[in-house]
Amino acid sequence: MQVGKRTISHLKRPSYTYENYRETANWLLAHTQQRPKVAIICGSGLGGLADLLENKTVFPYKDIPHFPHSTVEGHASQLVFGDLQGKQCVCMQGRFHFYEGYNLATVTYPVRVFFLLGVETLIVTNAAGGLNPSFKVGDIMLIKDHINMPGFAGQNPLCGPNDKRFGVRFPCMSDAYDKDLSRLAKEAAEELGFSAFIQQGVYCMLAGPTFETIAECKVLKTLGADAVGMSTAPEVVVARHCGLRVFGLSLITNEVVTDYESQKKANHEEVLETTKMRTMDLQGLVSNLLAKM
Ligand SMILES: O=P(O)(O)O[C@@H]1C[C@H](O)[C@@H](CO)O1
Ligand code: HPA
Repeated sequence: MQVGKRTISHLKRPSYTYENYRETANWLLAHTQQRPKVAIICGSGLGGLADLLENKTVFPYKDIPHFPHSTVEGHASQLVFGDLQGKQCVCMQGRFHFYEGYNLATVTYPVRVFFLLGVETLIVTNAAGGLNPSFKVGDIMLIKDHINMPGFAGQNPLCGPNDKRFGVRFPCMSDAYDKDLSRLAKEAAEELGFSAFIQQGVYCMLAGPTFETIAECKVLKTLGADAVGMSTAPEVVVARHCGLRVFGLSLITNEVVTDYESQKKANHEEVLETTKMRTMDLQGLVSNLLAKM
């Protein structure tokens, strides 16, 4: 990872002002005619979703005022505007993770920019390890709910002064994932003949970058988590705070290890391999969902 001046300034950045978000949004509005209502955040290896867009305008993150940039393999660093199923969308090819050293204000910076652009719906995707024993590698899990584990440890992106222009001080999270969108996604998946590999479940975010120990996986299962990853929850919290509807899906890229005799070891290469295998199906599902929205 090259730590240039820009990276260091983002790592150290404590917070952002409303004007920062506004400046980024205004810059984007001045540089594209697109007025997206849907934003899509691409998980590890899932950037191909942006290839679905037509009439594209692409902005490398480094060119966008105040925007952070991604340091992880499998995450390009660009914002892609375009049309999908006749709907104007904006797609993040590359997200920001807490484990990269960014604080949660930086991790979630794009979500508030989307809100100021006029986005109403956020689609989040991620690569995740399967905890539920009935899940197989390559399954797509519609996220029903999440466990924001860093939040348990005081790392919630809404900690700090609340800016009412984004949302209320104490936002509700019991309705974080939109039931109607989930139902539509299920229908979309059935139409595509995907029922055999569609699951529904609870995503648990850990800070990463370490994959889990065996004992940690056992704990997460006991807590009711079906899949584990290193992203998504902060973005969803900030999106719900500012009133965006959220739909999320996890691609189960690997089975977590829960047996001390097992020789298997979680690794990022396997994660990216699985995303390659399922990328077309995932794109089909998101596209069919958008057609129904
Ligand atoms: O951005 P996501 O959550 O899809 O990325 C997952 C978590 C780590 O960044 C990486 C581990 O392989 O994939
Ligand atoms: N654990 C945490 N994050 C992940 C995993 C995993 O097994 N797979 C992909 N992202």
